Amino acid sequence: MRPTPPLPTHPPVPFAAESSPLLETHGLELRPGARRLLAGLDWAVHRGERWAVLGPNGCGKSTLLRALAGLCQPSAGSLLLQGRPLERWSVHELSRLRSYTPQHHHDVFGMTALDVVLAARRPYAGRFGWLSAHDRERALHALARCDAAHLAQQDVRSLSGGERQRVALAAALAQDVPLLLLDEPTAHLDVPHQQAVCELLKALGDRAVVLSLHDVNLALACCTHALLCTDREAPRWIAGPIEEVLRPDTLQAAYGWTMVPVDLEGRRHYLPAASR
Ligand SMILES: Nc1ncnc2c1ncn2[C@@H]1O[C@H](COP(=O)(O)OP(=O)(O)OP(=O)(O)O)[C@@H](O)[C@H]1O
Repeated sequence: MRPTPPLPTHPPVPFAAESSPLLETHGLELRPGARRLLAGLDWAVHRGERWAVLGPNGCGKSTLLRALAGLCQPSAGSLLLQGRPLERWSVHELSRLRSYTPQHHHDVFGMTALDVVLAARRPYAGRFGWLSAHDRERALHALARCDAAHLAQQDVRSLSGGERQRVALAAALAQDVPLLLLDEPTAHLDVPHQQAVCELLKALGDRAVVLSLHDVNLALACCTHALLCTDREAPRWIAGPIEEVLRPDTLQAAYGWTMVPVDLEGRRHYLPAASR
């Protein structure tokens, strides 16, 4: 990806005090089906923090992201965005506070990549629902930041998995919100694009990001904090600064596999051992 500098951000509605959490959970419980995925989670996300959500398949990472986006009802506890319960924000207000990028994209209509990113500018549309030249400029800029400017006029249904993922990330950037929720944003990306996304997220300044990942090393490279599921059945989650949460013992507990720490170029990495 080209290092395209960010544009100044649009003021979200309304501003919270800088020190108060952007997002809070109190005693959060998620039980979308028969199994309880999460229980009693007290957690806070502040501006400028990048949280990696990690854990084994089926532990509830995507369900948690959907709940944080207001798209899945908790079975107990509360979720606050800028100090107000999530359910008390209108859909329109929420669209100026948080973006949500799902893991899979099901494109039904023949839209260009630019149309998809422009749709993320809808929350800022004028009186008659019209988007302005400024919105178009922001959308094109976001596509450029995600190395997708050359895809602007292409039908999204014809994009490769990695290209579609970069267009989705561009839409999240164009939405210009203080909180980005990204479900496995690097799953389809090659190594250079994974690294570029990592740098892009680190350049988001005082916005907060919550992203689910499977790659522990990518999480260590781009996140400040981690929320790790260490027991899928109990269920148990631990949260905190990333180097404190991602340790050989917690990774072993989470994945049931030995992860060997390796220090390289001044940074901690983990390699899976040959056997459990
Ligand atoms: N609406 C639902 N009804 C029943 N079960 C559900 C529902 N939504 C999620 N689940 C179950 O909850 C569990 C967690 O699913 P989720 O997609 O959140 O996991 P994940 O941690 O993101 O997994 P992966 O790493 O495989 O992407 C799974 O066992 C899933 O089958």
